[in-house]
Amino acid sequence: MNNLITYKSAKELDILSQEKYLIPSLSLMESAARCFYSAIKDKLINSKLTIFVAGSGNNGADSLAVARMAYCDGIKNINIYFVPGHQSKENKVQYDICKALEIPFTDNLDSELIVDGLIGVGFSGELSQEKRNIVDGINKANYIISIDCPSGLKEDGNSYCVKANETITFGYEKVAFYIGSNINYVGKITTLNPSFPLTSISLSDNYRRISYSDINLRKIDDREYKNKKGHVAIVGGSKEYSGAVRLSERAVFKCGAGLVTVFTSPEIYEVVANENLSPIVKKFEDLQSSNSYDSLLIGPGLTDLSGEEVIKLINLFNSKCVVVDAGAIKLLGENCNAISDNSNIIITPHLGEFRALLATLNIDSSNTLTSLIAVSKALKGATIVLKSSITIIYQKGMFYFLNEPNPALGVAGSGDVLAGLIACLKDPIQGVLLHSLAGRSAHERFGFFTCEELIDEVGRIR
Ligand SMILES: NC(=O)C1=CN([C@@H]2O[C@H](COP(=O)(O)OP(=O)(O)OC[C@H]3O[C@@H](n4cnc5c(N)ncnc54)[C@H](O)[C@@H]3O)[C@@H](O)[C@H]2O)[C@@H](O)CC1
Ligand SMILES: Nc1ncnc2c1ncn2[C@@H]1O[C@H](COP(=O)(O)OP(=O)(O)O)[C@@H](O)[C@H]1O
Repeated sequence: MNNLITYKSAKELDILSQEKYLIPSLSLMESAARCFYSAIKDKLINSKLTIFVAGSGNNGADSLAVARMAYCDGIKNINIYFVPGHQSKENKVQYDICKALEIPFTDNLDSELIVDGLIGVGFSGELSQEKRNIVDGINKANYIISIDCPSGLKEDGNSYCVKANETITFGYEKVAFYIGSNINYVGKITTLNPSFPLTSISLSDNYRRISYSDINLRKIDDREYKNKKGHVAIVGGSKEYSGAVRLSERAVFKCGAGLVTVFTSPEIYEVVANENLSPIVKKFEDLQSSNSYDSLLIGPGLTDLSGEEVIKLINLFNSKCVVVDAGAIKLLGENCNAISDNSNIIITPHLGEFRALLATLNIDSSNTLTSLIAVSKALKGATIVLKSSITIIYQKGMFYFLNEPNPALGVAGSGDVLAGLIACLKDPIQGVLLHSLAGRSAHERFGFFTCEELIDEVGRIR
């Protein structure tokens, strides 16, 4: 897992480095610029003309410092595009050095390569029209390398910003990279540490980027019998969506459970019971107690139960793991007050389901992270798995981000598989990672795949 930080924490890290660890600001900046310069030197050498865009804050100061290093290193085909404003102390120092060295300044942004130091983590509010025009000018370049973050990248995701090919960021990756569609503006990410005392801080406790190296599945013992490998109850299915519960059920088995009982609509009972040989199949009304089960998955293909009936079943499992997916998610909003306090719900909405839930709960949707916190609170502390090409898991005050784009996973039933994996593992992070890894592996094996093939891949990996 890698820490991610907010802009506020990035600034606190800067202050902490200076005030607690006595590293002078200009020394941090020199070190940041040196690392940055080494990382881009080859591109500067090979570019006919590079323009360093510099705003008036410390992000601009970094850009000026890198330009100066390049210039002093003999790279003369560079220009500085300076955007005046309220100048930081460090910016004035770097600006004066560049002027003294007679590095050429320009008011023209035409260039194949641009180093973007207009605004970094000091950005707040909205960009002025003047800065939007500069952003538009920067975005015409063939290749853009942003310092710390693309200028104008907002933490709530609705950004008017530089579209970088690369972002070289200091200390930690920024949470903003993974919000909304921001990732499309960040390009390739490199993290450099200019000499921040990273291990001694606890600023970034709430945000993590997870990756396949975090997979840590419970080992199934050679002598485990079926009743020890877990028994998952699945509630779902309707005449319209008869496949969803079956996909979830197969995913649960392939994930290592020993027993699955499917509770489904009387309308499709025969189909589910006759076509699936492994699970026990019953009707909705037969689920009266949670005693025999380790976890509940409710919602795949579900259309025939009322909100009250869904909450009643969720509360029946109140001390156990409950995964609420698809058809059951939309029923939660209107009935959230009836969810018992000691419930242990994991909800798995895609973006559309999440937006609908926000509307029902009357929660402001403008900031993804704060809306996740508000939904969790409204649903008695529920864990939320917000699915998209970047999946965000909000659990007990922590945010986990998985950025493994794979268009092959966007296929009918993929969410039913994921919900099954989470219910079987009783762990949203491990479920999301296993689903994604199986998706990657299935993509390599089959190209675009069906969910049956995805499920087989789960079994191979598990
Ligand atoms: N904290 C750190 O991690 C370190 C920071 N450094 C650099 O310093 C940057 C942070 O510097 P600052 O705190 O001076 O901030 P920035 O330089 O990122 O931003 C401040 C500037 O942006 C302008 N600005 C902010 N919001 C705006 C808006 N809505 N519309 C138009 N203009 C706006 C301000 O007027 C000001 O000129 C980092 O991104 C990084 O590049 C490095 O020098 C190394 C250490
Ligand atoms: N481009 C993509 N990159 C990575 N993961 C994706 C992509 N598209 C979809 N997914 C994943 O596939 C799953 C789709 O779930 P969902 O929308 O509920 O599908 P369904 O309703 O068909 O079961 C989610 O886990 C989502 O994160």
